[in-house]
Amino acid sequence: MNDVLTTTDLTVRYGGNLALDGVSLRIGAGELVGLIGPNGAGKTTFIDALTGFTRSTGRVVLDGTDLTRAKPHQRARRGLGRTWQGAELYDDLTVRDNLDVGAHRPTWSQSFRELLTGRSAPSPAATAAVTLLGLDDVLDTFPEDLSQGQRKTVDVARALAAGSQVLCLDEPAAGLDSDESLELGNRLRSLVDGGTSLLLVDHDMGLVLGVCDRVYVLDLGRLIAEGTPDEIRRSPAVIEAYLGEEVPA
Ligand SMILES: Nc1ncnc2c1ncn2[C@@H]1O[C@H](COP(=O)(O)OP(=O)(O)OP(=O)(O)O)[C@@H](O)[C@H]1O
Repeated sequence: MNDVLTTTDLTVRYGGNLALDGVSLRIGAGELVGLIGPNGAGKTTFIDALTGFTRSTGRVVLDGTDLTRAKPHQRARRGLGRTWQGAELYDDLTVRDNLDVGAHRPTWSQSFRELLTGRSAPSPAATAAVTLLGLDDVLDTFPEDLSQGQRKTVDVARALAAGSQVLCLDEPAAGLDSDESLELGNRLRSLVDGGTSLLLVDHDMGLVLGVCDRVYVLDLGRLIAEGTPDEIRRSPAVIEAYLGEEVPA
């Protein structure tokens, strides 16, 4: 499988705290990769460094382009997207308008047409995200009328609508019950089957070990393991640092 994203020795220091210590990771095209670890292990810091929201050393390459020095908006435009822990939707906007906010970079001619008609055409990426994530029926619904699982799915779609090739998801299953989490996992699988590459950070081990192709494990800023979900379930280092006991398949 071709790598679409690689990091080499990604390192972040917050004062004297080495929050991320030389993390080298790769994501293949159309691959769902998990990143897990105890609280404070550096998972969000890794996403922040990867997407340019915190200062780091090391190297980030997306689809052959070195983004190490790129600003966050430049990385996003190149196709490196993210969601935020605990992000909220815009409550006064329909799902369609929430997606538009994430997506919209119209051309001049589109802008002119929108001014005349008062309507915006959805981007191809937004249309694809809606279909793959099964949101067609709720496009005109307001967030308060959605289930918690649907709201999380819209948040993922909003990030995808910007045209992400690789999307980093920071705890998308937080606050979901096990059925909703399972449903979200199925949606994420549809996305990768459609060609998007995903990095999934979550504490829901059932979700991460159930849907990911490969999983990396962070502890105290360092990678301590990488492997298939089965290998991670059985890894003594991971059991000691994080899982406590083997997670049943
Ligand atoms: N903006 C910041 N300034 C200073 N220290 C920070 C900052 N953000 C994170 N840290 C520290 O960096 C380390 C890694 O934190 P991070 O939030 O990345 O961990 P995490 O694995 O995402 O944790 P959690 O599972 O609780 O979300 C922690 O020691 C944390 O206190």
